[in-house]
Amino acid sequence: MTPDLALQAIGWLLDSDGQPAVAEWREVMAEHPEARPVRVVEQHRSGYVVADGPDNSFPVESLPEWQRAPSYKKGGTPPEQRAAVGDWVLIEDAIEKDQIVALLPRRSAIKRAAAGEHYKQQMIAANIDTVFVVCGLDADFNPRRIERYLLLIQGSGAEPVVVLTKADEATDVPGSLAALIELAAQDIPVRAVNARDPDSVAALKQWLQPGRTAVLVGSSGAGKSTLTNTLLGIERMKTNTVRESDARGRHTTTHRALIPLPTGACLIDTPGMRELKPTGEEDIAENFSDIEELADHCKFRDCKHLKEPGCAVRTAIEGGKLDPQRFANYLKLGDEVAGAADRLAHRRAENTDTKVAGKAPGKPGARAPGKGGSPVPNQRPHHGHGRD
Ligand SMILES: Nc1nc2c(ncn2[C@@H]2O[C@H](COP(=O)(O)OP(=O)(O)OP(=O)(O)O)[C@@H](O)[C@H]2O)c(=O)[nH]1
Ligand SMILES: [Zn+2]
Repeated sequence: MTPDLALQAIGWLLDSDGQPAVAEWREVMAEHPEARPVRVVEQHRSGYVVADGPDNSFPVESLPEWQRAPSYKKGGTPPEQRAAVGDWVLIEDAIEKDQIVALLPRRSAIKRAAAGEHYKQQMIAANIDTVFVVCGLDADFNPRRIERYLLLIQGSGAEPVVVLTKADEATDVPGSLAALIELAAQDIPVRAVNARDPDSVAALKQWLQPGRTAVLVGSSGAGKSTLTNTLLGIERMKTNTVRESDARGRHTTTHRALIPLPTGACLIDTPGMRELKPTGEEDIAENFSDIEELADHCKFRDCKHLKEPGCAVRTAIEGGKLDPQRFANYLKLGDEVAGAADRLAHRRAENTDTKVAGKAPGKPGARAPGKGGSPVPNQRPHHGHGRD
């Protein structure tokens, strides 16, 4: 395999002239003529493991500024500006370990808020084309969890695709699809599959073209490993088996972060998407445009949709046109986004030079549904929510 082909097998994009397909990549590469691109497959406290092909990964030295503790203070590098799994970095040969010299601009970035006292963002994966949100059509089936995943993917630059597994054992596939009708209305693809059956899983192949990178997210038991195995065509990831130990008593890695597929696409497997906290940058209106449109017709502009007269949202719920659980999730996720947005604004205010005190920090792209003071008559013709 030539070096170029090896890189392409893990998602590197070349144009028809054999040049890096992303203009911003070419610019950064021109600044480092001695360096070569590699993809981050593991991120550790001490450094990174990168790959230059499907079968070759090795540790490298971080950029010096990434070796200091992540910081939002002036001059510091916040965690989301350091390389994460899926990132492309440039490395230069060094005597011991190769050294990262630059991070190539991201085509997409999936982030979440980190748990903990202080507001912090965490990069989950970079340069992802497709996020498969995997959910079983069994007791695991949960439209609310799917909505939560979709909220975090929104704005990342990656395309979400909802994959409902265990269609072969489900009793009411049409009923489950109907519960996700609002997603279809938002042009989010939804596919029901038997994850064990290659013919069924072929329904996903349009998102697995050569050069594409996909990630599977979903709760434990949803079928992510099963899907991966079927896409690979071999029993690769050991489902529900205990890890063996190697001669030195350490766990052998049966797990690989970057998995090239026979289709020419690659999968990134990251545990990072298990717990999903909004960053505060999400726009709840985008994922719940159906509810936002209804709210435009409420009598009061700041209608909380509880007991106010002339509430279009409650009318829709009572008329069976809006799922009350979807509405409850809208409120819950909206509160979470608003809370995170407050903490984000606070952090930004802290970092803003005190000389410009008095200037409010930039308003994050989040808004709490139904929050606000006394009811104000609804005069807006439209919300006009679009991507920033
Ligand atoms: N019949 C059927 N069984 C499935 C399907 N998808 C997954 N399963 C089964 O469901 C169980 C859990 O699937 P896994 O692939 O291990 O789930 P996972 O998402 O990888 O789970 P974690 O590794 O814990 O995150 C396994 O016994 C699979 O064989 C499907 O489409 N049909
Ligand atoms: Zn209302």
